[in-house]
Amino acid sequence: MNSMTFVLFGATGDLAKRKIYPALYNLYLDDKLPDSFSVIGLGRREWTNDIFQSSVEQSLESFSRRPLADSAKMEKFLRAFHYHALDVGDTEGYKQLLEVIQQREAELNIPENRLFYLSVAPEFFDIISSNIYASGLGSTKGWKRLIIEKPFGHDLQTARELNANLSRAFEEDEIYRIDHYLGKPMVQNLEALGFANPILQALWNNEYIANVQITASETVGVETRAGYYDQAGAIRDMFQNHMMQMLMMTAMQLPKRISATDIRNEKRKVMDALRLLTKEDVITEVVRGQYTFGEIGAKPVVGYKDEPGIEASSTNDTFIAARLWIDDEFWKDVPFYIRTGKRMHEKSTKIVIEFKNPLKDLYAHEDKETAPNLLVIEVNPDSRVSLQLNSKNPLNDGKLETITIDFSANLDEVPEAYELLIFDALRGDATFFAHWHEVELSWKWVQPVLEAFAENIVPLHPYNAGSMGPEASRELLEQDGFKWW
Ligand SMILES: NC(=O)C1=CN([C@@H]2O[C@H](COP(=O)(O)OP(=O)(O)OC[C@H]3O[C@@H](n4cnc5c(N)ncnc54)[C@H](OP(=O)(O)O)[C@@H]3O)[C@@H](O)[C@H]2O)C=CC1
Ligand SMILES: O=C1O[C@H](COP(=O)(O)O)[C@@H](O)[C@H](O)[C@H]1O
Repeated sequence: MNSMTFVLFGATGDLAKRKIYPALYNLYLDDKLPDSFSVIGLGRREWTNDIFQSSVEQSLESFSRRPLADSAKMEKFLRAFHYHALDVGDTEGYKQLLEVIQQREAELNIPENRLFYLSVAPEFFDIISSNIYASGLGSTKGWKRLIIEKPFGHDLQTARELNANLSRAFEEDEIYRIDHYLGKPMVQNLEALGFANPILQALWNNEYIANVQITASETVGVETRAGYYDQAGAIRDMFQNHMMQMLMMTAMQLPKRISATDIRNEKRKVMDALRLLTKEDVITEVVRGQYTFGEIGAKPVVGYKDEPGIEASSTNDTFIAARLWIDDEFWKDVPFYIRTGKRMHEKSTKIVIEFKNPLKDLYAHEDKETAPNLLVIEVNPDSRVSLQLNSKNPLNDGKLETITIDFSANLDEVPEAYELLIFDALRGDATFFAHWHEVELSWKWVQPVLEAFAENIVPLHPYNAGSMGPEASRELLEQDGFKWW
């Protein structure tokens, strides 16, 4: 891997401490960082290098899942971290930053390979990329890359504006849009599951699949993010990005080659074929919900409107369920049901493929229907793949029962999403980053939903904290003769 400089905007912030430093540290322990590796941390705080390095060390003590290395090894890691105070609006400051980076590049005798990581609030994305361009920071003799956090825009138009601005400073293949769900090992495994198993590949279409269900339920509420979440809602916070990416990864077809370009092309085809809604369709195809008081793990919790920082009049969505259709030859007539929400019964992200069941009445004479075969891919918190089949139980008078074949490996020790994604960005592999086409097409599907919510033409269904969402979500599937698994 090429030697390089990792320029981190937001180096004093929460994401850097909780995710980025532990990820870099684990890569270091696994010898996956380049030999000459330099981190320039940026923030407004007037920190020295020593303060910065202690803060990185503290974050490892708090958040690394690996034991800390001996002091010599740790010291070598921390020596790579240098701090520079910079207000992102200070145009002159970027010129000084360029000098700092050039000086480090000269000291370490490394090429001008620069990775800019924007771990700051989204309102700064534009100004930082413009200043990188204007100051000459981006005119390197090596490569340059930009890692950008979510949210990518607030709606279709703002996403397009942001992209146009970023494109002035960076080419599309230099932009790495993080969607941490794409870094989850089980989401990455979807590619291998479908492609490396001829059995599954043969069944991966509308001849055999009755419906696909993608769920991301959370037990947490709005937490301390009222200001952000009340503007975003479940639709922007989870649906437009993470849920849509899981849809693409599940529905894409086998490319001729496994490369970033080919996989992203296949994902784009899914999005091109996704049936768009009108605002009126949203009334029948989308369920909007907001949690009220209830119990999570036998503890009472307040409703959304009573959360600190939330107005009693808020109509924000904390739950969304939707029925989507992909109008191509593979998925025609197969509904994709997607739901996500806060303060639900359990923390669980999973993808369930329900197979058609033409034999369901075969055992009718025994007064029994066979259950459908299900392929369940558990993404979070467990990493597991299982297949539900029907089988006679000799210990129970040969009665037909469902059995589950669990063919997952123990994935407890697998790297975290940020580790995998940062490693990919360092070596220039964009496979598991969101391409602009995917982001734009996803906003296109979401846009009429945002408008229907804003105009309040869709009911806002209350649901008790600790439940699996409003009754209307169950009814959405019942209309088609299905149920959530
Ligand atoms: N935290 C998380 O778990 C997640 C965060 N994200 C995204 O990551 C990004 C960062 O989030 P998070 O770390 O939580 O935010 P924080 O508020 O914790 O940190 C913000 C960072 O931005 C810096 N900053 C703020 N204003 C300026 C300025 N004018 N000039 C220079 N630096 C500035 C702060 O440094 P200083 O105060 O020293 O100026 C700080 O380092 C956001 O886009 C967020 O949406 C995405 C997923 C999860
Ligand atoms: O991006 C986000 O994701 C988390 C859920 O992530 P997970 O890895 O714990 O499943 C969500 O809580 C948060 O609101 C959202 O911004």
